[in-house]
Amino acid sequence: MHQGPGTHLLNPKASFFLYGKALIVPTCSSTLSSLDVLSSCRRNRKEQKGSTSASYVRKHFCVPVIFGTSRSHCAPQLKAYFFLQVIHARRKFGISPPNISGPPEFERIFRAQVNSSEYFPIFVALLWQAGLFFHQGLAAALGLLYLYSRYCYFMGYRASSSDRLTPIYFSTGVLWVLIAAATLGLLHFFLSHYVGLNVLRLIAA
Ligand SMILES: CC/C=C\C/C=C\C[C@@H]1O[C@H]1/C=C/C=C/C=C\C/C=C\CCC(=O)O
Ligand SMILES: N[C@@H](CCC(=O)N[C@@H](CS)C(=O)NCC(=O)O)C(=O)O
Repeated sequence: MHQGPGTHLLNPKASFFLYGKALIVPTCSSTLSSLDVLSSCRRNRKEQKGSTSASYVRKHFCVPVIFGTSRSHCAPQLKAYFFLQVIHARRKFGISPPNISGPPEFERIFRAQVNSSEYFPIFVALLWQAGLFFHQGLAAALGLLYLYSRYCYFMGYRASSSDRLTPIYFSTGVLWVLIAAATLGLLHFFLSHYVGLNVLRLIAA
């Protein structure tokens, strides 16, 4: 059995069930999904052979429960906050759809929300890939950093066009790290599975 990042993927079906939950449940409440993850923990623990319950829980569930629920729940809440801000700005400046132009104060808020939405699917897909194929703790930490920088981007852009630049540079950096982690994880998974080549060990050597 391979050790290191991606080890948990040796049973892809099980790992999708385990980690996929952290992304599939974002619309449910935090409490419900945490309970859900914990109860599936109990169910799956019984099905696992050859691992003690304590090490199994530590390995497979602590990080998803602590980081996974927070990372998947912050994202839709942040998106909801952004579009509520646009609704508020439309009312404030009297700009009804389908109009999208108006005073710069309105246009900046509108663009901050649209720009964030453009990147959101890329971000979620990369977060999922990096968490599943590379390292879930690292992916969760990067996910939280990304959400924080997107919040700073929105607030900066709302204030002035130039105030968006530092956070967009930062969030772009985080996205590139996620891209690298996802690509490495995918390479490692497929090459070790089908060719028997351990890319991560090769890089580390
Ligand atoms: C799958 C690939 C997806 C994403 C790749 C990652 C990032 C792509 C970059 O996010 C884009 C970031 C662009 C950042 C631009 C920052 C500043 C532009 C410079 C000056 C603008 C001057 C001005 O506003 O007047
Ligand atoms: N849709 C974006 C794609 C590129 C991008 O994300 N640009 C960053 C840095 S210039 C941005 O803040 N764009 C402002 C915006 O989308 O309103 C654009 O039109 O600019």
